[in-house]
Amino acid sequence: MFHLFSHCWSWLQAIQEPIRKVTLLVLGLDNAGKTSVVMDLERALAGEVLPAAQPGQTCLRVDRFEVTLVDLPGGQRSRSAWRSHYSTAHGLLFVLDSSDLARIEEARKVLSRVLSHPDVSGKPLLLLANKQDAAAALLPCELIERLSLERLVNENRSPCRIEPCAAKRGPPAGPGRATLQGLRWLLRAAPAAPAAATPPGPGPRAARGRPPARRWVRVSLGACPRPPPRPRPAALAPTPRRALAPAGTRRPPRRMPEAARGRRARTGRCGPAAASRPRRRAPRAPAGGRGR
Ligand SMILES: Nc1nc2c(ncn2[C@@H]2O[C@H](COP(=O)(O)OP(=O)(O)OP(=O)(O)O)[C@@H](O)[C@H]2O)c(=O)[nH]1
Ligand SMILES: [Mg+2]
Repeated sequence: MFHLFSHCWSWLQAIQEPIRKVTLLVLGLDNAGKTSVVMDLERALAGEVLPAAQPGQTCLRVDRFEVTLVDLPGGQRSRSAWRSHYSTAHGLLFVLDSSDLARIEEARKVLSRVLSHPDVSGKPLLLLANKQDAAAALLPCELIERLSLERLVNENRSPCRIEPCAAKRGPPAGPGRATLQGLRWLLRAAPAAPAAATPPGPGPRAARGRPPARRWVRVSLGACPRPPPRPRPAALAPTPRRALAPAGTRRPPRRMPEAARGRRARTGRCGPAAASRPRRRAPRAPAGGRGR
């Protein structure tokens, strides 16, 4: 009864909450899959797509949020235009091509530059480790290492969560649960006003060049799937045992135990069937004969 009452109370509170407008920037290198991720989300929330104010923007209704996703081109020349959007953003959705190992370092530098901007520091970051369907894709836990993510977000005091996804090859129903869960986390973590994200204290500029005084945030890992089984190279494939024994080192044939040999001589039979044949018991003494 108490549970029912508390559920009703929280439901009433939820529907009374005003709808919040949140702007999220979708950033990442070119070819990372930003537009694919946005399209994937649009497919998943098909009934909740609202008319967008400008081209390149997507408006969605997620729970009690009215979300504007601003998909910015990731080419090197376009990145300088990102800055003009920082002040209006409540949070960031950074898409990473997890299979493009040659560009991980470039992605790290770009992410570091974005997070250290004074208009971004302190705002929440959802990192989508995209293209997990590719054989060479790094897992989120491997990406945390490669990007020095924990240090990066601690230095800039940005709450961060990382989720694996495959925007292009996801299930036909839409993005994996992880992408939507990540989006919901980002919305909850977003500050009420885009300008009020940076917490009080020395800013990232002042803190630059020395380690952070304490751990500000931890990277929260979504679902970290197990690495898919990689095909074994032929050199490591198990070799049949017989081929391992070089000529001349073969075991000598096992000698038949003395008892079995004697039995074969007596019965004319051999082999395991004969060896395991139960021995004929000695005839029992007639009942009542014992103790006499
Ligand atoms: N295998 C695979 N390919 C993907 C995935 N997501 C996107 N792609 C492919 O990656 C390429 C780039 O995708 P886009 O979504 O256009 O990338 P973008 O980040 O928007 O690129 P720019 O707009 O140029 O910055 C396309 O060929 C997509 O089909 C994925 O999850 N798996
Ligand atoms: Mg694009």
